Amino acid sequence: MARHLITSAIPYINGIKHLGNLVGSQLPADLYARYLRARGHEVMFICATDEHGTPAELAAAKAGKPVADYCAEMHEVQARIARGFRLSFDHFGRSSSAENRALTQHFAKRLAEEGLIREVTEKQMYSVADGRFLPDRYIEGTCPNCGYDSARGDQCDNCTKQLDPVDLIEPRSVISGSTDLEMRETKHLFLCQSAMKDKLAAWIDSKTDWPVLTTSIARKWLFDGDGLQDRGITRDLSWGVPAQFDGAPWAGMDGKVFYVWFDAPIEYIAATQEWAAATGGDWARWWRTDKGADDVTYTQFMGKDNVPFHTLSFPATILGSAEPWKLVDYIKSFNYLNYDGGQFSTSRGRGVFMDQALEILPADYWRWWLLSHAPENSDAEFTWENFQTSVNKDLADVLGNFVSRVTKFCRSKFGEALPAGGVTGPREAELMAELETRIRTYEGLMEAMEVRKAAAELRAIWVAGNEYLQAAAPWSTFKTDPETAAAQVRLALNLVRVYAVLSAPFIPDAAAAMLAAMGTEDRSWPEDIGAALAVLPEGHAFTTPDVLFRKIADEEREEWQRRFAGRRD
Ligand SMILES: Nc1ncnc2c1ncn2[C@@H]1O[C@H](COP(=O)(O)OP(=O)(O)OP(=O)(O)O)[C@@H](O)[C@H]1O
Ligand SMILES: [Zn+2]
Repeated sequence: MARHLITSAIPYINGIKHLGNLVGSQLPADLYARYLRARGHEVMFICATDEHGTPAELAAAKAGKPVADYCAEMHEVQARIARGFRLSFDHFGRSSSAENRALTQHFAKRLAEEGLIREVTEKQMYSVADGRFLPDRYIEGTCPNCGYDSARGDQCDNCTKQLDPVDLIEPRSVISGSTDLEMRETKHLFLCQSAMKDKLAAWIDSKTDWPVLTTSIARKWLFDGDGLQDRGITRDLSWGVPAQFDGAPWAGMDGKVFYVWFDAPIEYIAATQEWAAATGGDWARWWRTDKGADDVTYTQFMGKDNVPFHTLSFPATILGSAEPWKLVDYIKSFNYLNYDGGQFSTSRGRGVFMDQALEILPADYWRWWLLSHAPENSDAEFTWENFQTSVNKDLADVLGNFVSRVTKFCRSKFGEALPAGGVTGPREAELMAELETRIRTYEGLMEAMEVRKAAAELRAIWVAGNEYLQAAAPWSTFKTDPETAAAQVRLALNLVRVYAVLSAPFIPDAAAAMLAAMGTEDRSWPEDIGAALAVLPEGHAFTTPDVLFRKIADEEREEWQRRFAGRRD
């Protein structure tokens, strides 16, 4: 048994997440956590909401609520939807927690003591009418590149060009609409990432088994242009972790907070402390290598846009602190899932969002499609046709059909208990040999986090059962040789249990329904297929389950296609 720490990129608080966010971080992390638990490992699976920063303030203002109230409400909404998708976090924390505030301030202090923080005076846009600086998205204006009239201070949503507030034509305050803006001097703390460049580069070089997507993004930031740059870690905002040193205001940093990208990854640790506070557990044995975390394997999951912060900025914080914190061992990153010919977008309300998805179909349908089409080696695209085909073929025609055929046949000829008598022959030996090989392949792919390939192998395992049933045809055998038919059915019913165990990381609800139907709570992993297919003995009672997966009809698919074509309000 090994110990595994798993974190998913923490979803931003300003709205309900879309299916792209889900498959790019939380869902594959959950798959991995569930698989490792099923194999008997000790797992700590952490996620949280990312609550600080400008977009949270803006969203709260739009909703007419104080930002702290808004975040508390949205956290509950996201937690509820996460439960709906069966995301099995050990703790779903909040980056605005007291734990994260203390830990973020602690890291800043340690970095300063190590000489890795410097003060920089820079010019920033100040709104006279609002009496405050306007960072990032608080400024809008016309894009100098494409002429779009609502480009934000950090980026143009229309042409995607990265911008500086000073680039905007006719800039205005998002808060008041005022154009009475001027450049004023302001001071900020910078993390000296450039001083750590060689150390970080050597560390990345040592990670030869990481996905190329992860290491290539890290190297781009390390070496492109002038190389890794120092980064501002404070902002002129009120909503965030106050820039304090040892509980007192940081000299010259009155009224400033740490930048959201500084405190967000620290929340992985803080959320584990939140878990410990709630459960009485020991967080340090997961995070402090001097307190037992040296045997922990730590894996992070995230979309590609989060990679620079996890390969460089956060490790700079950890390494720079010169304290024995656990560093990440493996970073699994994802490309983007697109929606029907364009991008998923929270700000533009484009695509299918997690709450809407659960309104129309159970979690397992989405989990299966998303994971079996995860954007691993390139971007992937969600289309309704593909979703319909995949659900109907894989889940209904293959897995659902297998379970339905064998249980219904047994009920009609032998009753709802595993029939006695008969022996299996070469056909069954062949099936077992194929399953043995495929299950070992499946394990290897799950351990390597090859999500799409693992899904394909699992499907092949289901197909093998179906093909066996088709060829053995116990319904025909029964007419001349009921004993042999009984042995075949016994094996197939045991295979339903094995399928439940193998499939649970992908489709936990269906797996639970299959185990319930088989009247067993035995979730033991099929280490040896012969033994696994004899777990349920002769005479063991089962129930014939309701339809495990229903098919999606063309009319439904068309209706959803229309319903989700526009913009979410
Ligand atoms: N289309 C996508 N496909 C896959 N992963 C994505 C996609 N968009 C965002 N992600 C990932 O989802 C996770 C959560 O993202 P976050 O809540 O910060 O939203 P975001 O990146 O601002 O996305 P958006 O701008 O669409 O709201 C991150 O790991 C991010 O990289
Ligand atoms: Zn533009």
